Amino acid sequence: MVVPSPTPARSVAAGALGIPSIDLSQRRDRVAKLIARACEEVGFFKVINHGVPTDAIARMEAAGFDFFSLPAHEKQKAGPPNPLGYGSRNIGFNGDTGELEYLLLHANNPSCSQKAKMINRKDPLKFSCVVNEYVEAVRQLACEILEMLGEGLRLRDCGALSRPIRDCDSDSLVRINHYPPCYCTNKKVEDELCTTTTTTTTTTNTVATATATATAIAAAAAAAAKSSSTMVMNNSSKHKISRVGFGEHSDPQIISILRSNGVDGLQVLQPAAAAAGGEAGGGGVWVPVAFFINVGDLLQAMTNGRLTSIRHRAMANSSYKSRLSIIFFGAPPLHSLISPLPEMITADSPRRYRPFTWAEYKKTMYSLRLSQDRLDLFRTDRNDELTDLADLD
Ligand SMILES: O=C(O)CCC(=O)C(=O)O
Ligand SMILES: [Fe+2]
Repeated sequence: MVVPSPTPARSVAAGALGIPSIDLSQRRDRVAKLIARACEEVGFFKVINHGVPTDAIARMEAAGFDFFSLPAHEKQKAGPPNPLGYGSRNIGFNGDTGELEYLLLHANNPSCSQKAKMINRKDPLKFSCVVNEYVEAVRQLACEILEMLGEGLRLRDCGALSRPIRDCDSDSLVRINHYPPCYCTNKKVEDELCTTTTTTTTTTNTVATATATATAIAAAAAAAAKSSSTMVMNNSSKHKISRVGFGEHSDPQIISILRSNGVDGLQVLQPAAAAAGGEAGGGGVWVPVAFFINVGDLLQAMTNGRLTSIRHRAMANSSYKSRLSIIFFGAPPLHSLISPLPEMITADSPRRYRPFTWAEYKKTMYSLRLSQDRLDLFRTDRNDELTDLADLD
C-alpha cells in the first residue's frame, strides 16, 4: 500500500502551521518515529505517498458529487440519518447543526449495499463498489499507520491498535460531507441543503476570524447570531465573521483519515491557526494527494492519554467551489473492550480510563452534544465504584 517514492521527499513540519507532513515512502523506522511523535505532540498530521489509488479517490468524489447534485426530494429518500444515511444541517440527535449535508455509511459492504439502493437508484451496485474500493484502500492505510505507530511507541504487540479495525466486525464508518459554495444566496443555500426540520443557529456556531479584537468579535457574533446565514462584517468592515460548517468536536473512534477536494475549511484547535490547505500544485510539479490523519478518542484511551484526540471543526464554505470531504473513521467491533494497553500504565502514569465497550461509548456519544468531552466521563477518577481495576490491567 505505501508506495516507494523515486525521490523521497523530505519529511517536513509544515512550518508556521505546525501540522507535520509525513512522507510514507521513507524508511519504515523513520516513518514510525515521525508518526508516533506527530500523534503525541499534535494528534493530527498529513501523509503523502500514501498509496491510495488516485482513481479510487476520483471515483469516490464523483459518486459524492453525483449524489449531492440530485434534487432535494431525491436526496431525502436516503435519509433521515438514523444515524446512517443522508443528513442535512442536523448533526446527531442533540440539536447540533451545521452548514452542510452529508452521507454517513457503514464501512462494511452489506450495509453499504443496502443504503446504496436509496443513494444511487439507477445503479446502486456501482455506488457500493466505488465506496467499497475506497474504504478498503483507506482501511489498509489506517491499519498501516496504526502498525507503524505501534512500532514508534515501542508496543510489545504492534498490531494491538490496528487489529480492531481489521476485524471483519469492525464498526468503521465513512462519511461524505458536502459544503455548498458561498456564491449561493441564502435562499439558494437553504434550498440546496434540504431543510427537513427547523434548525436553530446559536452564537457557538459563529466565530470570528482574522484580527478582530475580543469586543469586536463579541459584537459581531451577536449580530451574526441574529442574521445567522450571512457573512457579517462589523462597522469597520475589517472583521470578517465566518460561520462554522461542522462544529468543534473530537472523533470518537480510533483513527480518522480525511481527504478533502482542496477547498479550505478544516481547522484543528492545536496548534492554533492550522487550516488544511489542500494540495496546491503548479509549476509542473506533481504534489502527491494528501490525507489528514487524526487520533480519535479510543486511541487516546488505549494509550492512557499519551496520545491526544484532537479537537477540530470545519468552517462553512467561503469559496466559490463546493467543498467535499470524505472521512474514514476506523473503529473496533461494537462489543470489543477498550482499555489502556497494559504497558501504557506505569507508576508515573496510572490508569486514567476505565474499560468500556465501543457500544457503551457510542451510546454515551449519541446522548451528548458534538462539542462535549465524552472521554472525560470514562476517567477512572470520576467513577469511584470502578477505580479498583487492578485485576484488569
Ligand atoms: O468535513 C470536514 O472537513 C470535517 C468533518 C469532521 O470532522 C467529521 O465529519 O468528523
Ligand atoms: Fe471530525
